[in-house]
Amino acid sequence: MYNSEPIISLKNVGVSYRRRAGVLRWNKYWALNDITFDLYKGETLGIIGRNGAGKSTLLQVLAGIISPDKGVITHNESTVSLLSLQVGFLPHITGRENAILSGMLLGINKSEIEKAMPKIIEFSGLGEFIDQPVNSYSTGMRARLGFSVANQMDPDVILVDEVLGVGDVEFKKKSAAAMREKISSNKTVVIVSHDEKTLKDLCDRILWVDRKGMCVEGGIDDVLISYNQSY
Ligand SMILES: Nc1ncnc2c1ncn2[C@@H]1O[C@H](COP(=O)(O)OP(=O)(O)OP(=O)(O)O)[C@@H](O)[C@H]1O
Repeated sequence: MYNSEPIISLKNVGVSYRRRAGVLRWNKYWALNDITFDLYKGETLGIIGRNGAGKSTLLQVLAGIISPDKGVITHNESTVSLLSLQVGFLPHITGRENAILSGMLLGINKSEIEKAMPKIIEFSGLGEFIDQPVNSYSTGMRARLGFSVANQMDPDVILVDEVLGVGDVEFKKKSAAAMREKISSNKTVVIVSHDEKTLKDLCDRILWVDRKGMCVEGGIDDVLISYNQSY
């Protein structure tokens, strides 16, 4: 797998946010610092890190939602489509409209998405909530919609942000089964999770993102041992 060209490469990527430091004073806060790694076609990469380590920020960089403030991200295939789950939805429009928008951002035309809509609604279990604005959804409902769109739209790279940990038991089972199917069909998947079992079950390797800007990449067992020892 790693003999092939990376599908996405990050080199010394950093992202900063503006933070209030007093009256009319702002600081730069580096949420990600010096992240370097390659994502290869067909692999399943797990991302771990403590709360606030920058995992969601990293997914947003991979999704193209935010641009790095330093370093370089290269998408080596022009056809790469990324769909992140809990990020990217517009809160004031409905689930249905967001599903259409997400699909269109992936380059799929509106009528095709509308054709897939019954399956999206069925998989998500949202029922009539699909026509309510997303800002009325719980985190779990948003994740279910995101997962269902990703599942139908079939982007080349799927970003999964803790979605396997949300929802009821039935949805967890359904989404885990769908993920396994994608992984075995050679999709490129990036999973953020705090759950070691999920990572061990699904991933080929793990990237540990640390608040200090450290970023360790390697085999699942090795990285998880170092991660646990760091506590
Ligand atoms: N829009 C923003 N403005 C300012 N600071 C932000 C913003 N988004 C995130 N941050 C800060 O950047 C840091 C990284 O946040 P991020 O959400 O990427 O971490 P995370 O690893 O996904 O956390 P968690 O595991 O808690 O979900 C945090 O300290 C957070 O407070």
